Amino acid sequence: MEHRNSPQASTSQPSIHSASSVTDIEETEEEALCVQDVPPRGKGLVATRKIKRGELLLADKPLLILSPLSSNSTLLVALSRCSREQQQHFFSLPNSFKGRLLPAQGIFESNALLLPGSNSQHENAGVFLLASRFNSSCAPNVSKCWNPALRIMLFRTLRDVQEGEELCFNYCDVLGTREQRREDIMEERNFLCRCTVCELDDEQSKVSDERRKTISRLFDEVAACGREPTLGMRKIKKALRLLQEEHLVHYEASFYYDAFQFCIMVSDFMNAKAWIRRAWEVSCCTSGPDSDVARMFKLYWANPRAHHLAGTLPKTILCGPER
Ligand SMILES: C[S@@+](CC[C@H](N)C(=O)[O-])C[C@H]1O[C@@H](n2cnc3c(N)ncnc32)[C@H](O)[C@@H]1O
Repeated sequence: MEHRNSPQASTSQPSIHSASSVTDIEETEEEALCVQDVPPRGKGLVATRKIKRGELLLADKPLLILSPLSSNSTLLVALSRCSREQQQHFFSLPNSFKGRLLPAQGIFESNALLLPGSNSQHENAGVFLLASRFNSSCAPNVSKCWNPALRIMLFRTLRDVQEGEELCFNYCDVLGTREQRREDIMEERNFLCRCTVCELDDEQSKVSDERRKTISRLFDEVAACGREPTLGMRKIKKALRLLQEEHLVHYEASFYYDAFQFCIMVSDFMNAKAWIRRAWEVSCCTSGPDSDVARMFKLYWANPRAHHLAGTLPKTILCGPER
């Protein structure tokens, strides 16, 4: 099975909401979010209205783009090229490395986001002024995607969001247990994660940890079901149910794509189309409608027979997605 880890039985028009131009982005940004106090996480970004799944919330340009390993003096040189207002803004950002690193470097380490794909040999990191207010959540409702051509980071909602809800993406991998996730964030960012999932009481946290462990296991088990599509589909349905219970939308596309592959292997093209449509919808939220992965899913939605696994197993009918 080919996995797509990056990142809705009808074939009618999709229900993805996205801004289509820079003007749309600016209008959306103005009205969709604002900075507020969100104790115990300091300041954070909060929805000022209902936001539909897949909406482009923010397109933010980095103030600085540097190597993630930049020294304090490199940072000071880069900051000397910024306006006084930008420098003040930079130094007002939180620093979770106080006493461990010099101030500019501590702020950089606390706020910089990796910019994948901007340079394959030397990875870069960017500091964003508004986007630096996004806190981390282990059940994120926002995805981020760096556009190297436009040099902007695009932030989209992964699910419908209510007015007043905090908007968060995940700083670390979220499939580990609470203990593992907290260790990862402590090691990388030097703070204790106090997102809503990590703040569950011990009993609820145990249930959540078990679900996440099972989802991780199911990724491997589904991949090993190459010649057993019926068993594979059962495991996919279980994984999708657990992902919904944990509000982990961005892993859904991988399982939808696996379900699509099982269906096309047995020439069940109707269900295959329904699954790949779901994969496409999720990829529009996680990576954007113009991303390579979303384009590939859309092509298979239009022509599932184009996939190299089509018809490689005896014909049968499997099942389509729920909802
Ligand atoms: C990029 S900033 C996010 C905005 C920040 N809360 C502020 O007040 O501007 C990262 C810092 O926010 C805090 N933070 C982010 N996510 C958190 C979480 N899940 N739990 C606790 N603190 C968090 C930590 O202090 C971290 O160093």
